[in-house]
Amino acid sequence: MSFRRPRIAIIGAGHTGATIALMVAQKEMGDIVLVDVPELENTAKGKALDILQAGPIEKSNVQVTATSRYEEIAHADIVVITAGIARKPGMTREDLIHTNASIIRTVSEQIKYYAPASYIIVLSNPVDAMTYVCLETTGFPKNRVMGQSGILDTARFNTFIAQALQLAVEDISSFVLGGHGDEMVPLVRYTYVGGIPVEKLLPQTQIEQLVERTRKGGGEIIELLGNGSAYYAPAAAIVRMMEAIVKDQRKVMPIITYLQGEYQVNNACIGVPVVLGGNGIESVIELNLNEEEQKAFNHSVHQVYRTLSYIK
Ligand SMILES: NC(=O)C1=CN([C@@H]2O[C@H](COP(=O)(O)OP(=O)(O)OC[C@H]3O[C@@H](n4cnc5c(N)ncnc54)[C@H](O)[C@@H]3O)[C@@H](O)[C@H]2O)C=CC1
Ligand SMILES: O=C([O-])CC(=O)C(=O)O
Repeated sequence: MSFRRPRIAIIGAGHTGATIALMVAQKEMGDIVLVDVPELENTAKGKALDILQAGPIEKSNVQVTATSRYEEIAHADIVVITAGIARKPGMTREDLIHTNASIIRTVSEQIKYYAPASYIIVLSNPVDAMTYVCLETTGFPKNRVMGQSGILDTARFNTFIAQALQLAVEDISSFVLGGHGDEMVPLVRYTYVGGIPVEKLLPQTQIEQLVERTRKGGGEIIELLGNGSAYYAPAAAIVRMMEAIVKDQRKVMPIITYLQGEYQVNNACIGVPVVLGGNGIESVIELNLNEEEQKAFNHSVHQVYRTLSYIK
């Protein structure tokens, strides 16, 4: 028997892709190959070499390479898709759909051919629809194709609550359900601070403001950056998902997954709590929603269906 490091391919070596690569290298989670378009191959190679040269300082022994040739993702265990365009101030995630759907189809064909046994994590926006496109194009089983939204959205909500209460962020536990859009559903009823319901610690109006800020969290950062979208926290969220898979952690996390009747959603990918482990999405956890939560969730699902309808 021989052991080897996990192989991680990251498609798209832009802001999120390169940041994910750096975090994976720092955690020594696996060997990394960054893939970008031929015109940006040298830029990607420069980033890979730079990350590699942080290894001796970080005491991290992993390989970091870059390419524009998909042959080099052969035998990847995990493939992360960050390829595509990001929104700029004034744009919605839906505005990206036609450009990114075409890119995700192309990329997914290559993954299907060169890394047929891989687990795929989609980040590109609009991410619920892009996860669906990837699942459809690869034909991989649904446990092996997933999208990132809920870990980031939950982290934003937790950050705002911790700021409001001036308490340790790791004491906040919450849950954001639904599509990765302004209609996402932060579940206040499932939000606790050191085991205490948040509703006991903050007034309702303030909680509502934090919910609203969370929903628009991506847009807030875009306005501040001026030319591109968030990448540090999104990268951290992706790395958390990878870790759950490569370490078979069986963690309960909000992840975009393909639903076939769960939460009364059929034939769409949307964020719900799942168990994430060595087999990818191991199961979906169905929560009982109250009337108000169900209404908000249905509204979010409706937006995801609408986005999907543009490319179906
Ligand atoms: N789901 C989420 O929570 C989040 C999603 N995003 C999304 O992730 C995507 C990437 O964002 P950034 O990294 O900031 O964008 P970026 O523009 O910095 O990087 C994207 C990279 O993809 C590359 N690319 C384009 N077509 C390609 C192809 N066919 N093959 C390989 N590479 C290709 C580009 O050359 C570029 O280097 C965007 O769609 C953005 O909206 C970003 C943050 C959070
Ligand atoms: O807002 C965007 O377009 C990027 C993203 O999904 C996020 O940061 O939540």
